[in-house]
Amino acid sequence: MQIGDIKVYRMPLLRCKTSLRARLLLADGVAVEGCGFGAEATRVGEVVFTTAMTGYPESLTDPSYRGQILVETHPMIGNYGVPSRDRQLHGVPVDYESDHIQVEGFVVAELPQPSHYASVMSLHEWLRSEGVPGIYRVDTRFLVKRIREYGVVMGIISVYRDGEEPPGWDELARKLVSSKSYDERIFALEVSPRKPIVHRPRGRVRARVALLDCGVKYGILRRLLERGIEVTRYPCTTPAWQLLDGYDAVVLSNGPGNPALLRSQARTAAEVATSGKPVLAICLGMQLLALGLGARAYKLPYGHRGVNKPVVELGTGRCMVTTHNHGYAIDWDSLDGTGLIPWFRQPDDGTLEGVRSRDGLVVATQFHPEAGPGPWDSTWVFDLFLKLIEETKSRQAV
Ligand SMILES: NC(=O)CC[C@H](N)C(=O)O
Repeated sequence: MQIGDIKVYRMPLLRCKTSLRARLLLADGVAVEGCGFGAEATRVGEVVFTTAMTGYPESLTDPSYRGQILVETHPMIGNYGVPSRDRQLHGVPVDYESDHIQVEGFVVAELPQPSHYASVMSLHEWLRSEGVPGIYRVDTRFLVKRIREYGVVMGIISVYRDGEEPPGWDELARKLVSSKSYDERIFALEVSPRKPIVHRPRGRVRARVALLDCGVKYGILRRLLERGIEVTRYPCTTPAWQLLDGYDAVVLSNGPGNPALLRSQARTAAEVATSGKPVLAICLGMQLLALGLGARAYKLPYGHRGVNKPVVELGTGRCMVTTHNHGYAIDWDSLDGTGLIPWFRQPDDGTLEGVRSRDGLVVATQFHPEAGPGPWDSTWVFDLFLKLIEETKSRQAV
């Protein structure tokens, strides 16, 4: 990686509410100065943006954002503070997608004073307690336009105390150049559990599933548990036979990073998909499934990240507004011979947003039917999954 000529952009009248300052340098040479919040730290990541207007606690804790510096297009972030982890459903936090902030850094235009009855701290305090740097009072519109035009880039963010010597742009550039690019790092193993974790629903258990956890969002657990599905989360390195042993069905989770680096996981996904048991695959899960069955993945220029993305169901023409968080996608033209057929399409850029097997037992979405954050238009995908499990079980009982 080479850094272009560094050009510094500053907002006029930069007055900060915190005693912190921050710098953000992109690999194309764009350098932005702003106010700092969160932790005094320096982190490298792929710079991406989300168009979600709310749901920052969920986005920040979504394991699929591991390795990325997140820019929010919505101009005010932090208004409702940080909710308590004690609000739970079936033992899983409602407003969090994992136990920790996963992003490398956070970029917002304005950081207002929080005001909400359920807030237990400010965004600044939360990021600080988790060692994550943030920058505000920067022109996020400019950054987003740049990413939309030239694609996602690697970047480095650094927060320092006002009055201290700022980290030099050349020093930041050196650190950035010497870091591995996002596409080459395996992040899924960092967010996957070390040993199995069982989540039991309150009330009657209607089904038991094994979940290959490459960085599952709690939202997926919540949607399964509230349908009476017991979930056992397995490390991302678990072989197929173990996922199939004694379970009614398998879930392949979302997760961070380049799917092409997860070859053994793709093989596992293909094995469970041809086992005759129902399979639900979400985002990275769908990519692994398709890759394992012989399809190809490619990188989108600037990804789909937001809670307002339409998808159209092929065949019915039904349109839903859904949550997306993906930087890679599966090539339509590579589905031949995989046994998978297209299921959903994104009408804005034509991306393949879902596939299923010919017999309908394997269902996979590139978008997030669990939302978290986002609209609930597509939570019926979980109802469909439960129906597939119950039909399969009653067929086997005959
Ligand atoms: N949310 C996800 O599972 C993301 C999948 C994959 N890491 C991508 O960016 O495309």
